[in-house]
Amino acid sequence: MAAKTFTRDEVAKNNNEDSLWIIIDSKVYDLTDFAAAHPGGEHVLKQVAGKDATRDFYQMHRHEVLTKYADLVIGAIEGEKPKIITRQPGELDVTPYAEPAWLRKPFKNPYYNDSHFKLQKEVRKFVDEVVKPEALRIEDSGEHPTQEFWDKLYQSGLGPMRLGPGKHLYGRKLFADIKPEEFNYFHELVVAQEFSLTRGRACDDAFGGGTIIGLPPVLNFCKNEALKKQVIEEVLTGKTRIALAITEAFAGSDVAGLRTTAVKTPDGKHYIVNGTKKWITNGTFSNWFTVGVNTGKGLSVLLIPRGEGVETTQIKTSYSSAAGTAYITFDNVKVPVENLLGQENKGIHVILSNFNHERWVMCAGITRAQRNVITECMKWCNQRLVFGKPLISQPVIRQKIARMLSLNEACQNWLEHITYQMCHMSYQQQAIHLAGPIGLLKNFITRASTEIADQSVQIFGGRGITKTGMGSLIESFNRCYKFDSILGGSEEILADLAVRQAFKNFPKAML
Ligand code: HEM
Repeated sequence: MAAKTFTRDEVAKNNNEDSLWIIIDSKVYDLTDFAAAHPGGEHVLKQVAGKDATRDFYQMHRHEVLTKYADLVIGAIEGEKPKIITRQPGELDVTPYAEPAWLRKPFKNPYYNDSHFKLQKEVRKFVDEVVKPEALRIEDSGEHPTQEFWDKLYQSGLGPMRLGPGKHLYGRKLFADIKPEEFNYFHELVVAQEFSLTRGRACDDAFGGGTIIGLPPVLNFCKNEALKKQVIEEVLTGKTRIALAITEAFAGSDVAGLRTTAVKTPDGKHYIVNGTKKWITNGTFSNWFTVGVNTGKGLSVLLIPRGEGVETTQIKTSYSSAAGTAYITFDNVKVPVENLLGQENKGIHVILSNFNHERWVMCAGITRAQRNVITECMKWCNQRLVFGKPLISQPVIRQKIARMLSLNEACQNWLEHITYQMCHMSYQQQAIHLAGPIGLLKNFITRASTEIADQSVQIFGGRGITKTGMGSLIESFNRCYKFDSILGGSEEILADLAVRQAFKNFPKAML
């Protein structure tokens, strides 16, 4: 709270470049020294010197600009209170539809209980206070998260929860005091969706995307207990990182076509691995790689540590280098046979069993990111004046908002329905019954993203294609939404998988 108070007449006297004050939402800002450095220029500030510039300010800036420049505040207007709501860390966003229905009053829900509500509240605070500042730091710089960040993530107990329910949680103190045995896929959904509220897709991946997909094969298929223990302990305490390395320049969604080879040495003790991997999330900063290889009679999966013969280089993609997307070369890498995950030549089961969960995690993140984009649009339409009226007064804009909201509500509701099925099926049953439905879901969600990305940029205009300022989230979403249409199985592959699976079970009696 600003200590000093002024009358509006007093502020009005500071109306020139020697003393340039303005009022924004009842607070008084002294911009005399700042004016020359103002990214929007000195001239615009002089035009509002001594005046209330609240409306002008919110036409041009995101609210967080005021938080960043809080030291320009010299006081407040006597007897006036701020009208603009500043969301505090951990708080829900009160914009209509900004939160999924289960968090909106007075809606009821059949899926989430008190522990989910408690978890959501505390993760939101952690994301606001710890994750978002790190996201802001790394998104533009392209740097990787610091070790200090990893320590905070894992010491809080949140890190292992990002991998979902399972034995890896037992014996650990989890975030928000959630008991490992009560942790279900809805808890994981909460964590995944809250993490996707960071600045963009790249940051969400940077904060452990590789671990979410790279560690489960070790958890589920590593027969070497000592190695398994070592990797799990290292990764789940934030000391090292792991990446899933399946795709190649030669084979994307077509995993059967992998060309990286693993040939056994004559003494049968090692594999010699040669080949390349492409688009490997977190690859540039991972210490371990869960790698799909061709072992002659089929696919196998090997756990390979970073070491001699393993080289990673950054691939420059549409999103930030913070995610560490790598091109990897394996050059005569000697890997002990004990590092085989699952059975030799039957690695396709390891890879496929991982896919359902990976795709579901992606669905969770994208759906929440879509809602974030729609909220930005709604806020913008409310504050932006066009032809002297708020943008939302235009019927064509309301049609766009309605379409985006309907798509996103459908995505969230379908996602929760699938999550409920996951809670009531074994991993094995999920593999049999949910591969098709999750494929359809991901296909639907990414098609919805395509439309939401398109509409949002139409609403924001030039700001939607500008990296800084009001439309920065829209620009980032438009740059990155395609990742989800391709990663983890392209839209076309997933639609095809779903329909092929459905027809596999077509009852003969119906012919
Ligand atoms: C506390 C007062 C202010 C601060 C700290 C501030 C800060 C900034 C910053 C950081 C930007 C870069 C874009 C962004 O990150 O959003 C910017 C742009 C701009 N500002 Fe300000 N500003 C202030 C007040 C104002 C006022 C009162 C006006 C208009 C009367 C104004 C007009 C502009 C314009 C026209 C731009 C360029 C926008 C664009 O490129 O779309 N600013 N300002």
